[in-house]
Amino acid sequence: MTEQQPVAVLGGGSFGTAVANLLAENGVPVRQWMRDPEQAEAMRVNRENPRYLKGIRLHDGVEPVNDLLATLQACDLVFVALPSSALRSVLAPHAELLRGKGLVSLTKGIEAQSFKLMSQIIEEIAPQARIGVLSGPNLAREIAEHALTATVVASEDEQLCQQVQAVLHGRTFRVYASADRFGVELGGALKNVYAIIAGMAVALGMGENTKSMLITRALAEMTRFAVSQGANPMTFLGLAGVGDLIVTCSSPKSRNYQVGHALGQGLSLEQAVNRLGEVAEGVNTLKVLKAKAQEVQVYMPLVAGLHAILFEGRTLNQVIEHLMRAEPKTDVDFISISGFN
Ligand SMILES: NC(=O)c1ccc[n+]([C@@H]2O[C@H](COP(=O)([O-])OP(=O)(O)OC[C@H]3O[C@@H](n4cnc5c(N)ncnc54)[C@H](O)[C@@H]3O)[C@@H](O)[C@H]2O)c1
Ligand SMILES: O=P(O)(O)OC[C@H](O)CO
Repeated sequence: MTEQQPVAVLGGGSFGTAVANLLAENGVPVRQWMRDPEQAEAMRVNRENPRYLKGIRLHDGVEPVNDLLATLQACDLVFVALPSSALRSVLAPHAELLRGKGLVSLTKGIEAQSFKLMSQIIEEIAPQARIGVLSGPNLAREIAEHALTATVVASEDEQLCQQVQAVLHGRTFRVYASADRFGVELGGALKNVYAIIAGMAVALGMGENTKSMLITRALAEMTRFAVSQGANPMTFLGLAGVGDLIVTCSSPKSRNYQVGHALGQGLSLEQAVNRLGEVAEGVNTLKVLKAKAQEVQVYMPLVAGLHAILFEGRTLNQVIEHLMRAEPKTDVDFISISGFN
């Protein structure tokens, strides 16, 4: 019998570890690459990732490694679970080696200078690679604890979608396919900003009406922006759009929500981010999204309001007053676009 080829997961954080375990539970040998040799050695010996996923046993089929070159040489399918700030610098030196490989980004962020999504960066680095993204309502800890979960793999490459479904689909993890890579990836990046606002609202004791208004208006706002960038609005009605928005805006397990909650308790942004000690992509996304919305003239009052509080010295009360008293609008944008208002 021939030995099964290993699959790579890049990233030693909570999501990389949760996905590595899922793959291994399906009988797939996994090389989980992380930059810190000490972390890799400790995980190899102790079978746990105590900093990022405490209390979850690392499956025997996961081999924590720290040699990236050897990992990429050994694996044709690679899941990338790095912070958005690190993805380019980790992959770029190995561009030649990525030719023809299946590269699936799990990272939900936007590059600051270029406004590129992670799969667009991968495409720039390795145009000959087969590229996809995985996104949806996917809190790492819940996946690791086998809560019933669904996600979306999106790629123009149907075979890649099927390959990802084959290795990840399981008893507790259901993988839907989509051809809209851009929409799926954009949804995952944008929702992080609204999770910060939702966490803040909860810390401030706001009611259920407020939370519902926030989530619904966030969906309208992110869809409006996505359409301006050429995305399909229907994708935002799926798991990677409204699905991910709901979980991230409702769960104290979300790191973006936690940052917002800490801000609502009166911590500064720096204090909130330091206390978290993990990646909260929404903070950087907020900055680049505010600038982009201004550049392309898309109305994003929630993004502008949070930006005003965090970076322009406005008080929360000033922003709330401004948002609530703003010019009345129609409910669903696409109704007015069709001329029914
Ligand atoms: N955790 C989740 O629930 C979840 C779910 C879906 C998607 N994601 C996305 O996955 C991505 C990774 O998040 P995470 O939750 O695993 O983060 P995390 O905070 O748990 O861990 C980040 C990991 O990246 C490593 N890292 C940081 N800089 C690096 C660099 N320059 N080179 C190599 N490694 C580096 C850290 O050492 C750490 O191991 C994010 O974009 C996040 O939005 C996370
Ligand atoms: O913990 P967060 O806020 O990065 O969110 C995790 C996932 O993106 C939820 O789907």
